[in-house]
Amino acid sequence: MDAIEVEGLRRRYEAAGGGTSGSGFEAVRGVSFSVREGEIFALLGTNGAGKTSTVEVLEGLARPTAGTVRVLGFDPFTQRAYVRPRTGVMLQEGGFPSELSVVETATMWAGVTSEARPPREVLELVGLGTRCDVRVKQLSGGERRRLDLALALIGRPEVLFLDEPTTGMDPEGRRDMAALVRELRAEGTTVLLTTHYLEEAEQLADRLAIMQAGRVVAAGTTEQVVAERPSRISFRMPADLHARELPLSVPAAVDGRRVSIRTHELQPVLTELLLWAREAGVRLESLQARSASLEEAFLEIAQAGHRPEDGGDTSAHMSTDAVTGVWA
Ligand SMILES: Nc1ncnc2c1ncn2[C@@H]1O[C@H](COP(=O)(O)OP(=O)(O)OP(=O)(O)O)[C@@H](O)[C@H]1O
Repeated sequence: MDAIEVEGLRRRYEAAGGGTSGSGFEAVRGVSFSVREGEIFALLGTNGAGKTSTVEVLEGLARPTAGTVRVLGFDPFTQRAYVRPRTGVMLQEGGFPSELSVVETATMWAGVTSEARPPREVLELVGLGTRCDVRVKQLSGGERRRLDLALALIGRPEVLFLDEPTTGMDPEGRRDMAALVRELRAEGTTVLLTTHYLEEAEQLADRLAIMQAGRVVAAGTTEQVVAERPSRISFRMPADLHARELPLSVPAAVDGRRVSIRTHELQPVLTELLLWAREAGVRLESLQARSASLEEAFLEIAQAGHRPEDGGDTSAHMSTDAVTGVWA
C-alpha cells in the first residue's frame, strides 16, 4: 500500500451564493498520483495550478468533488479520526496567537496532540531553540515557517504535508529545511511538499508531479520528467556563413548569428554537427550542448498552457518540440 493514493481527484469551488451544480470553478480536474511510504514527493505548478486545492483534500480539510483519496489507507475526510493523528500539516498560512511566546505556542499545540514530542525538543529540531521565549509576533517570516514546521512535527507524523515550506526563508533556512526533510525521510516519514523552488524539488524529491490548470501534466523522477524535454545545442555562426549551409537534418532556429537546436537525440545530432563543422572548416563559437533542466521543463509546460480537450492525458503535454527546419 502506498502512503498516499490519489485517483481521479476533482475539486470544484461553488460560485458565491451556491448556484446550480456545475457552476463555480473546477480547480482540480482529474488528478491521479501516488506517494510511496518513506518517499519525498514534490507537487509543482504555476500559481493557481491547483496544488493547495489538492493538498487540502489530502489533509482532510476538504471533501473531493469526485475521485478517491487515501492517506495511510484511509479517507482523510470521512475517516479523519484515523488519519489526523498520524499526519503533520504545515499550511501556507499558520496563523498563531501572536501574543504567545514560541515555547508557549508549541506547548499549547503539544497539549492537544497525542504522544507529542517535548516542545523544546521540537523547537531545537527546527532551529528555534534559542528563540523559545520570543513572542510569535516578533518572529521573522522565515522563523514563523520554522514554527509552523515545529507544530507539524510535534505528533511524530508518519505522513507530513508541507505547503510551500520555504517561502520567506533565507538560503540558510532553506538549506536547514532540506536537511531536516531528508532526516525525516531517513526515519521513514513520507513527505509531500509543494514548492516554487525548482532547484529545491530537484535536490529533495524522489519523485514529483507538475500541475497545470488543475491537471498533472508531467510526473516521475526528475530524470524522467526532464528526459521528455529536448536537449539544447547552441552556438554562434561565423559571419560569412548562411543558415541554409547548416546540415539540413538538424532542426535549428536562427536569430542573427545565434543558432539554437532542440533535439531529443543530443549525441547523434551533436556528432553530425561537429563532423559537418570539421568537414566545412567552420568554427562554432560559444558552442554549448546540454540536457534540459527541471526549470526548463517546468517553464516549457507553463508556456505551453493548458488544452482542455486533452482530458488530462499527461503525455499530450510532454512534447512541445516546436522548431523544425532551418529558419533564416
Ligand atoms: N475558495 C476558493 N474559491 C474559489 N476559487 C478558489 C478558491 N481557492 C482557490 N481557488 C482557485 O482555484 C485555483 C487553484 O488554486 P490553488 O490555491 O489550489 O493553486 P496553487 O497551485 O496552490 O497556487 P499557488 O502556487 O499560488 O499557491 C485558482 O485559480 C484559485 O483562484
